[in-house]
Order: sequence, then C-alpha cells, then structure tokens
Amino acid sequence: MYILSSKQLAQVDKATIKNKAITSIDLMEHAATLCFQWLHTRLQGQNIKIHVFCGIGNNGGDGLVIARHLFQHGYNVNCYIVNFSDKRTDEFLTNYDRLKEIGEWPTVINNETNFPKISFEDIVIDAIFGNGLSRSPEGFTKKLIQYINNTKVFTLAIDMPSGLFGDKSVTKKDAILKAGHILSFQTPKLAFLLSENKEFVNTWEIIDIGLDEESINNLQPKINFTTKSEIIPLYKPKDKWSHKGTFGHSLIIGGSFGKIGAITLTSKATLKIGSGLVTAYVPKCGYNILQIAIPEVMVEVDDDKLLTYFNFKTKPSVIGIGPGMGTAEKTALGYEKFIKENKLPLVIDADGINILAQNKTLLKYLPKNTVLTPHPKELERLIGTWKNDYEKLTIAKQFSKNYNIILVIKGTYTVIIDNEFMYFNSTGNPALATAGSGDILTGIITGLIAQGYKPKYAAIFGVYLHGKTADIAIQETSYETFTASSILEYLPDAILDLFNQEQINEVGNEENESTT
Ligand SMILES: NC(=O)C1=CN([C@@H]2O[C@H](COP(=O)(O)OP(=O)(O)OC[C@H]3O[C@@H](n4cnc5c(N)ncnc54)[C@H](O)[C@@H]3O)[C@@H](O)[C@H]2O)[C@@H](O)CC1
Ligand SMILES: [K+]
Repeated sequence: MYILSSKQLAQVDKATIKNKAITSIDLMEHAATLCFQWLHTRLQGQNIKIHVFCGIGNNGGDGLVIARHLFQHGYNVNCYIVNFSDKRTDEFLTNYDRLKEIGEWPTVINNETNFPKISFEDIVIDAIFGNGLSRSPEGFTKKLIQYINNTKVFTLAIDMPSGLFGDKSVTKKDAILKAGHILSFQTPKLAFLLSENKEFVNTWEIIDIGLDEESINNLQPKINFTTKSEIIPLYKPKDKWSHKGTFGHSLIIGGSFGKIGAITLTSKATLKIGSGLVTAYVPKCGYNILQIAIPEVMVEVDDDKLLTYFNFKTKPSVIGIGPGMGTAEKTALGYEKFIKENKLPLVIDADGINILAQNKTLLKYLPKNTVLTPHPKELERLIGTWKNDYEKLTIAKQFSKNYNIILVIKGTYTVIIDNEFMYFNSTGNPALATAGSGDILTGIITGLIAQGYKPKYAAIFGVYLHGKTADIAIQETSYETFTASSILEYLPDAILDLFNQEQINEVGNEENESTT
C-alpha cells in the first residue's frame, strides 16, 4: 500500500468528497464510527472510564463522533474540548451540536486548572491533533499532552499521536502524545516507520475509510509499505518445462578463516530460495566445511585463509559477495580489482560494503541496479552520518540516484531505496536480530535474481520473505531460540503463505498491525 504525505492525504480527501459524492461530514461519521466499532468490539460494554480529548479541527470532530457512539452505547465517558483555538471546523461544529442533541455537553479545557483526573486504569482517546498539525503544540495543550503521558494510561490515538507530524521530523519531542495504539486512516504515515519516533508509536493499524483509490493512484506516490497484496504479484510461477539452468547460477563470494560460517549460510540460502546452481568461492580453509555442510553447492577456492585473487572460473548469472570476507589489505586489493572488471549483476553485503566505503571511487564501477544491503553502521560508513531518519532517507535516496544502485537499509522496517522510490517492509520481528540473519538475506536476494527477478523486486520480495519466516516462527517458537538457520527452516512456510487465500482477504485489517 502507499504511504501518503499529509498534503497528499488532504488532496485525496477532497477528491473523495468530489468523486464519490460523499459529504465531508459523512466521511467523518464513517471513519470515526469504524474507530468506535474497533473499541466496542474489544471492550464489549465494560465499565471502564474513557476520556475522549477532542481538538477543534477534524481530528477533534472524529473524537466527538466516537464519544457520541460511546455515550449511546452506555459507556462511562468523559468528553473534553481542548480549546486551543476558536477556528473550529464546520465538521467539528456539526458534531458538537450532535453531541449536545443527545444531552451530553463536553467539558471545555481552557487552561491547566481544567485538566481532569485520570487514573492508570482508564482509557484515553486522543483526538486533539491529526493530519492538520502545522507546528508543535504549545501552552496548555502541550502541558495536557505531557499530563496524559505522565499518567501512563492506555492511549488510543485517532489517525496520529497528537503532536507528531506524519511526514517530517519533530524537534520538540516533549509535546507529543505517547500512543499505546494508533488507528490511522487509510495509509500508514511515514513517521510510524522511523526509529526516532518509537516512544510515540507503539502499535498501529490502518482503518480503511474508503478514500478514492483512483485519486490515490493518480498521485503516483513514491513511498510504499509492502504487504502481502503487493508481494503476491511479484511471485514468478514455475514453468513445468524448466530445468536447473532456467533458474540461474549464483556465485557466492566471501568467507575468511573463522568466518566460513557466514558464507555457508549465504550459500545455503541462495540454494534454498531456488537458485538452479550455486557455487561458493572461498579461501581454501573453507573447502571441506562447505562441501560437507552443503553437498548441493559447488566450491572453488582462493588463497589459504583470506580471499586474495578473486580468479574464479565459474560463469555465473549473478554474484552475491561480502559475508565473512574481512577487510584485510590483500582481500581489499583483490576485491577492488574484481569490482573494476566485473560486469555481472551484484548483491553486496557486509565487508563488501565496508571496502566500498573505504574507497568510494569504486562505486562508479558497480553495474546499474547493484543491490547493497547495509545494516545501520555499514550505511553510515557508506553515506555518512545523519541528524534524524528523515535526513538519512534523503541522503540515501540521493546516493541511490548518484550511483544507480539499490539500497536495502536493514532495520525494524527494512527499506528498499531505488532512486526516489522507497519500499518499507511490513514483515519481521526482533527474532531476526541474530547472528547470520543478514548473510541469509544476501543469499535470498541473490538466489531470486538468479531466477530472473529484477534486482529491485528481488530485494523487495526477499526482504518480505525473510521477515515473514520470523513472523510465522514466533507463533510456535521463542524470540531467543530463533537463529539464522531458523530463517531457512521457515522459508517454505513463508512462500506457501503467499497462496493462503484466507489471509489475503485479511490484508487491510489485523495483517498490517505492527509492533515496533
Ligand atoms: N478524509 C480524511 O482524511 C479524513 C480526515 N479526518 C480527520 O481530519 C483530521 C485532519 O483535520 P484538520 O485538517 O482539521 O486538522 P487537525 O484536526 O489535525 O488540527 C486542527 C487545526 O489545528 C490547527 N493547528 C495545527 N497545529 C496547531 C498547533 N500546534 N497549535 C494550535 N493549533 C494548531 C490547524 O489550523 C488545524 O487545522 C485527520 O487527522 C483525521 O482525524 C476524518 O474526519 C476522516 C476523514
Ligand atoms: K490524534
């Protein structure tokens, strides 16, 4: 699904009202009713005190609708108007009246003395600011946000945590509501996917409020959140007349004395994802290890303990290079020569990236669409430091553009960057933070390219499957005991899951719920 900016969302909002002949008040009623239903399904009428804080814009309007439904269903509700401005929107005013019509008068908060008592066991609904936030909250509104945060009460944020900008960085972190859960309208907001916002964004899910899909597509958004529905069309079905040559020949280069395990994992993953043939090119000390560990993989050797000459005879269709390779001087020299002469598609990881970072003049020799898979430290060596995640993404996009390469930035939400396009991955969990997990990813992406997937799609698809293995595994095993080898163990399930129709229909609901 697409990730839209605040400006794009406002445009789509207008287009929906025009194209779908729906009034803005009905759109609000629909969106906020879905939020009420979400809560009602979970609370089932329980007598918990619910505090609904409403701003004076349309986010506040949503809050008033939710409060009305809660009152009408007999909940124990306190509704407040956070009166930070007199520029109330029409939709807010209409819903203010509708609330009064059922005999409920919200409490107006004009200053700190009006703050209500909130207990830890209560629930707070945050409808103070949404997409319309134009500057950080100040005055008593800021104090109210801090007051709510200090109670440590469960907070349900409507559309966005108040004070958080959807698509730009926040400098004043003391004026943002810490949301326990977010019900966000139509598309995820970029802010939810960035580590610097982790205090404010716990779990979130998307509520499909029926905004006009055609208008969204017409905007040709450049930021994506890849879920199962985007992944399924990428899958290449197998032709019954195919043979092992059809699925390519991957050459996996890496390893050094003591780090043959890394390249063994990469080679295994390349084979397991379906590369027709796999050859590993390793130092001599890795020969027996690889031959015994993976009989299906062919092995060519270089010098004794370190890669030095890079003079393999194999004629592969794609090369995955870097895991366990080290950055010793003679390895770096051989690697540099290899990079300058190579014309084959490349996937570069770990020390392969580190050597490029040490000698950036090599970057111009990389074939177009080379895939680089840095973890945060490797990325920093490659592109320099950044002030916040927004800046990191801007620098990374420019880097991808300058060198025509695809960056796979590994993290909680791994993002694939191809020029101006960004694809945030939806799968994965902390189980993947384990030794060798990146080596496996390199193998998966290389093996997909061998089978004819375009590098960008191999990266998107590979990252999705890699994360999905951990999501499936965690239903039956523990985070602690999940290792890099477990990724390969669950890879068949991750692929089979693509064909599980029942869950396809779930996309758009719980499937997108995400924990950071
Ligand atoms: N189609 C949509 O996109 C829909 C949007 N809806 C709601 O509408 C929200 C957007 O509503 P609005 O555009 O009215 O904006 P908000 O309700 O987010 O903000 C209210 C107003 O406060 C003012 N403001 C911004 N920052 C301020 C600050 N720091 N201090 C004081 N005042 C400040 C602005 O003038 C802004 O218009 C969405 O987040 C969502 O909750 C829903 O009603 C459903 C439909
Ligand atoms: K909010």
